Amino acid sequence: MQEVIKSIIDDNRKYIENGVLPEYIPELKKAKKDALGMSIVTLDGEEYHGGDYQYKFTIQSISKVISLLLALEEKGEAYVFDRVGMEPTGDPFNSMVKLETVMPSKPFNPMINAGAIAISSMIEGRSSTGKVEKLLAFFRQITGNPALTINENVYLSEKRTGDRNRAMAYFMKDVGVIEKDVEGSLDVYFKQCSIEVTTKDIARIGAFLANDGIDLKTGKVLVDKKYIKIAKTFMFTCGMYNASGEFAINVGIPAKSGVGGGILATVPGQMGIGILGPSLDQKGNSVAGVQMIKDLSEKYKLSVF
Ligand SMILES: NC(=O)CC[C@H](N)C(=O)O
Repeated sequence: MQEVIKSIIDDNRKYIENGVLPEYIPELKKAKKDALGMSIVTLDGEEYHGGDYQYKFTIQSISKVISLLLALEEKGEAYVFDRVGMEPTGDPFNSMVKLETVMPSKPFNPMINAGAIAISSMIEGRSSTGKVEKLLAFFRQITGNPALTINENVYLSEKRTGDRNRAMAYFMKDVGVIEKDVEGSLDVYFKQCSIEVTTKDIARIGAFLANDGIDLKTGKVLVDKKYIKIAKTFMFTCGMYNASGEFAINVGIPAKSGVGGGILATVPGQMGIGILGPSLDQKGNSVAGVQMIKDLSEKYKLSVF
């Protein structure tokens, strides 16, 4: 497996030049554009790593999967899906157009920015700091990594430049999707996106999802299986933004990407996969990362179809 990871990384390095680092969050432009890493964690606890698997990057949109699980645990399905839909948009992840033009006025799904901000507003707690602490503790539990922290510079950079997210959040307050404290909800969202991880942490999240919410090490149920099923389905239908359909055909497993260059993927009952490649395609997915996971899926016949 180690050898396979190494050759997949080498074979796909050429794609890096087809992409760019994201411009709209200035701090992300400091990433190492040619970093490439991959980790695999199998359900029998084996871990395999290659390339820049120790390189730290911010989790970004991949965090939306975890915040959704926490909101579902705390509020239940009825509350959550009263306010956020279940359908892919076919639009870019930061698009706001359907928020107003399609009735009822609610974000289409929890994997686009609007939906994820609404989900972050549902996390229970007296202050946004308390909510972030709880989310971070949840991330640490799922990854088994107590050292996970927030990259303050990325957080501040997002907060400073996140006017589109801010606009959507205020709109959602107006239509009742967000009930209170817009700025606090945005802060939770910006901070969860700024959690720093490695491909190893991401692969562990993938393994946890593949294992239906049961902690690999302790055997403890951390999240109800029915919520894991919902999260994996959203990853499948909406996780790769407006490239989710193409990804489903070419790769065929639930995945979620982030503009930090990460991709989380999960092979139900088998393994979790974490990928890093900060150079992004036009839709915001890791340009080499998508090819790497395609190769892995073809080699081991991972597609669920
Ligand atoms: N696609 C992403 O990873 C987007 C997350 C980023 N924090 C944003 O709000 O735009």
